[in-house]
Amino acid sequence: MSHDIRVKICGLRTGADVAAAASAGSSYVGFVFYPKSPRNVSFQEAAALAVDVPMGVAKVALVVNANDAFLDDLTAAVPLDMLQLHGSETPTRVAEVKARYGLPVMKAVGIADASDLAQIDAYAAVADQLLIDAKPPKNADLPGGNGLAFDWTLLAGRKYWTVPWMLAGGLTADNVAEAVRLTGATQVDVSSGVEGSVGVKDAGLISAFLAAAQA
Ligand SMILES: O=C(O)c1ccccc1NCC(=O)[C@H](O)[C@H](O)COP(=O)(O)O
Repeated sequence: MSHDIRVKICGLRTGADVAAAASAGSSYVGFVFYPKSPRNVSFQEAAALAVDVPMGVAKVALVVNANDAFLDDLTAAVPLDMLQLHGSETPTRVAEVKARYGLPVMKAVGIADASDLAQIDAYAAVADQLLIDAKPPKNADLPGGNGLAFDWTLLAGRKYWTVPWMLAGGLTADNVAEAVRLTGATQVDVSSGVEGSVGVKDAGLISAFLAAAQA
């Protein structure tokens, strides 16, 4: 039986990445605007990539603690369908960004243990979507995209928030079906798990991930 799981492939950097994600059936493609990331793209690169994203596939810009000047330039340069806030933005900042840019906002929330779940309701009150991701280790260079999973059973019985949400963190073609089964997620996000080497997407892995997520 096939399930209607919506998939976001994050950290695309080339036209081939966009084509692979779109042809495999992704619902969202993510572009990372964070210079320290191996997946970082410039505004110009993202604008060129956006041209080839088919209608119906949402273009998501991932930013980390971005200020208004950065977001002003980003939203002027790149046609976007959603902003993903992946830093330590407060609920107040999420609401400000949503009001200023008129784009749907997805807030990433990092989970390591049960105590991290408490913050989710405050973000659900202001964001359009939530990305429930693994909390990065303290010494991590990146606030996301680390290929780490969290204990999915923490979400069992807690799957209904007031806004749509995506599961992320260490997902691969081998584990995504189990992650969906345990959490009840209807949307999933992946970056490292569809890469052949760090920052380099693999079309075969993207296709396998979509097939496994929707199987
Ligand atoms: O992917 C990055 O390089 C990145 C950099 C800075 C902040 C967030 C980043 N990625 C976040 C994502 O949306 C990832 O898809 C999500 O954390 C899951 O990543 P992975 O565990 O590698 O699948």
